[in-house]
Amino acid sequence: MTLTLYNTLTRRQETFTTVEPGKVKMYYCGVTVYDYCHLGHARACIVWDVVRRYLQFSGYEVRYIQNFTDIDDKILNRARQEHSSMEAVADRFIKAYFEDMARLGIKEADEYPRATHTMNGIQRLIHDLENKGYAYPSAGDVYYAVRQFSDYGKLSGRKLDDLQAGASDRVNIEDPEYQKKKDPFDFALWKAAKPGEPAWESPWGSGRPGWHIECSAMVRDRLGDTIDIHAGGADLIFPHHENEIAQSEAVTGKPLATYWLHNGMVKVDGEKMSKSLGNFTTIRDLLDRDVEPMAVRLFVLQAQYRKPIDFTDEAIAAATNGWHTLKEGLLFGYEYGEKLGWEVKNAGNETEISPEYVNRFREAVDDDFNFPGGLAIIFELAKELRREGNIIVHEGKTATPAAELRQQWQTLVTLAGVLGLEATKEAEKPANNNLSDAEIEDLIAQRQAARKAKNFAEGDRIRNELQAQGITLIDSKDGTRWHRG
Ligand SMILES: Nc1ncnc2c1ncn2[C@@H]1O[C@H](COP(=O)(O)OP(=O)(O)OP(=O)(O)O)[C@@H](O)[C@H]1O
Ligand SMILES: [Zn+2]
Repeated sequence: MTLTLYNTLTRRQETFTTVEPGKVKMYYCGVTVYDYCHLGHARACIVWDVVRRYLQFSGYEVRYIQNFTDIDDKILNRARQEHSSMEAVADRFIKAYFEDMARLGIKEADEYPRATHTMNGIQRLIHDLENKGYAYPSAGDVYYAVRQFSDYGKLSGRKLDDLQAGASDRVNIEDPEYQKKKDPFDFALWKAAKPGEPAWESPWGSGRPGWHIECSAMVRDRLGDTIDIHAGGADLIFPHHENEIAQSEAVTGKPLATYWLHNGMVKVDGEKMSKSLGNFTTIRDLLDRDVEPMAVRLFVLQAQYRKPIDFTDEAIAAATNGWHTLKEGLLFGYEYGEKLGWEVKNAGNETEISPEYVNRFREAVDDDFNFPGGLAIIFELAKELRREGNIIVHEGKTATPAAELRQQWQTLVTLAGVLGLEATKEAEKPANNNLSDAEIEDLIAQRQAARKAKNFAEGDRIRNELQAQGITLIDSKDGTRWHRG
């Protein structure tokens, strides 16, 4: 079986081969941390999480790096509004990121580099670019000279002359940044410090890095000159990824990545869901409205990963229905296994799974990560098991031999697990809680009072009591949030 992928760089679907046999180096451009993550971020994180899981399932050793952009004007603006610091804002939203993604069942990356922790690597790259004639200082800033890089535009398919012609009536020659550049499409690698803003010392004076150079530096520091997969949302193809290529390849003379993969956007009424546009629904708002995390995963995975998807209440309701069907199949073994005389402890035991279904699943997904195709096979198994469950309930027997059902169930659990779709065993679920929202809030207030009085034992007791009732507490600087389940 051969995995083929659509590569934005070549605009073709290509056979997947890695630089080092059996190993995949993968980098995903993560979030700028100045707000809670929305469903667009959820889509990107779910898609790349599943790509990573699928590559592992296919036998690759995957090293997966995702960055946090923690230097940015938008973070600074938020810090000003809140009379806090860029670092404090970034820390708060990084913490929130981990909480939200854990709820969606996203596996943690191998490393999460941050721009503020990569300052040496960033300065080394700028220095190399300057030495090779690709960068020039100008009034405390340093710019990349796009005209020097003959391949500029190869990822996005844009040509500098066309870009220039298209932008000529929008150029503001009064703009001080414009005046510092040799070419309007040159972009900042380093920006001179402005009063009151965080700044780092550098050979070009005190200042901070531009956004694009961070990723080039982080990829090089953590993964080396050429990686196998560079991933991100389609909104990043131009200019961000184009600029990453220009920076990295000018220095190393080698391809930055063999495959450039881009997820489609989550849209609202035809427009990209985005923090800047303010048309977003956060992951936590949606999950706190009792939408099940696995329904969100299904909402994402039911679409081809490169196509745009519309976020609507109907789409989430449909995904929730789908999840309930799948969940019945995933819980089949726990529900009926004992009756059928199985040993059900080792769900997802790969030695017992059906090669026929696995082959069909791989054949589907190997075609440019066709997750909807893979899901169709998973649903086939789930529906079959649900039907058998009904027969057991109504007739007290099964239509299919118990051993065969057991294999179907193991196969279902395994393949759904590759897509990160997991159902909790009923027996392991916390007791269904009967506490009202007001009672929960009241207990949280009591816990806060106990902690304030330094009675941490009492605080922990209340937390445990809530936990036993299936209530999860999440503490942050803003207080304690909670959710059921
Ligand atoms: N609506 C969306 N659908 C799918 N992916 C998205 C969406 N919005 C952002 N992403 C992806 O999430 C990652 C982090 O993006 P980023 O932090 O720049 O968010 P953003 O909401 O686009 O921010 P801004 O609104 O400030 O442009 C990127 O890989 C980006 O492509
Ligand atoms: Zn990036």
